[in-house]
Amino acid sequence: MNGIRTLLGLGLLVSTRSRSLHRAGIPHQDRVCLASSGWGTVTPKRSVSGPTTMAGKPIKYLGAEEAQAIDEELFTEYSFSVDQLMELAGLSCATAIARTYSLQSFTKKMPSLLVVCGPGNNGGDGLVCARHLQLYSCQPVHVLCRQSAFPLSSTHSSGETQAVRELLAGVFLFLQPMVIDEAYNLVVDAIFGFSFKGAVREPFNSILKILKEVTIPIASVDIPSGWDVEQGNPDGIRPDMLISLTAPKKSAHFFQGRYHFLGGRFVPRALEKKYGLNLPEYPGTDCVKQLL
Ligand SMILES: NC(=O)C1=CN([C@@H]2O[C@H](COP(=O)(O)OP(=O)(O)OC[C@H]3O[C@@H](n4cnc5c(N)ncnc54)[C@H](O)[C@@H]3O)[C@@H](O)[C@H]2O)[C@@H](O)CC1
Ligand SMILES: [K+]
Repeated sequence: MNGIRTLLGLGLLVSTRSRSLHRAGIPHQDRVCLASSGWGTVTPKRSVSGPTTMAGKPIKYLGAEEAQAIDEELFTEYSFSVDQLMELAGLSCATAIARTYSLQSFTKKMPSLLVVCGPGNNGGDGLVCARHLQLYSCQPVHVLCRQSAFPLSSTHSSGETQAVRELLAGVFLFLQPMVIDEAYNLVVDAIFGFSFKGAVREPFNSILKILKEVTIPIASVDIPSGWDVEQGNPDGIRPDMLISLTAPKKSAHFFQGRYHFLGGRFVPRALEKKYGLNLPEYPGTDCVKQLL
């Protein structure tokens, strides 16, 4: 009962933002139609040896420094803009999620998905992902990000996007795990990616504690937030899905969820060769490749 009351509270908060949603061009009335869920308990399984390419070579799992070096090179040597890469990364995440969790089978009609975005580019990927999920008819998508600390948010969630942007600390901390379980079908974790370091600072520490307790599936963008990029985090969140971007990071060896995808099909062949990435072939024109 308390959960429902709190949810109604959230609904109120959301509706107070309807003007900004209108400005973003998103119809307020859209809702998701649902049937059955099909999500069960996550079966723990550790990938002992990583996936291989068609030629049998192991796909390279990147350390933090190497991930950052590739990132840098994409911008400098290959002149990508952050927007370009983010758009492709976010599209990959939305595609993997929509393919895996048949959106029309969601059992909770409203709200539908919760996308939690952090202060860096991982959060930007989350915003783009939210926009594409909406274009895939998954509505409403609630996006929680710290608006003031995230200048990219207006760019990546504007236009045809509806992003219910609330102050992360203010709203999320008010949500209890049970309320999230009751209200949403899936959480997209886009809080931290490969630049995360050290002990988690507030408000993110409290947010991750809440996410650790939710029982609905979590889909993590690039790296499960709060995990060390290389060592993982045995006490951290346990996502059901991981969408590695560009190439998996070393922490993906500790992923025990059901679905592992590779996305971000933008790595030039020469760069792939230089870093010995051994990326798998993407099927046809797909922007994602399922690894697990
Ligand atoms: N190939 C690439 O390089 C691409 C990277 N992209 C995304 O960019 C991400 C990396 O983005 P960024 O470098 O902006 O970094 P992140 O998004 O990983 O996070 C950096 C932010 O987290 C904060 N932070 C770090 N450690 C913290 C801690 N312990 N407690 C609290 N806050 C902490 C930092 O102050 C900074 O604001 C990737 O994981 C991926 O999602 C994609 O957008 C596209 C392609
Ligand atoms: K993440």
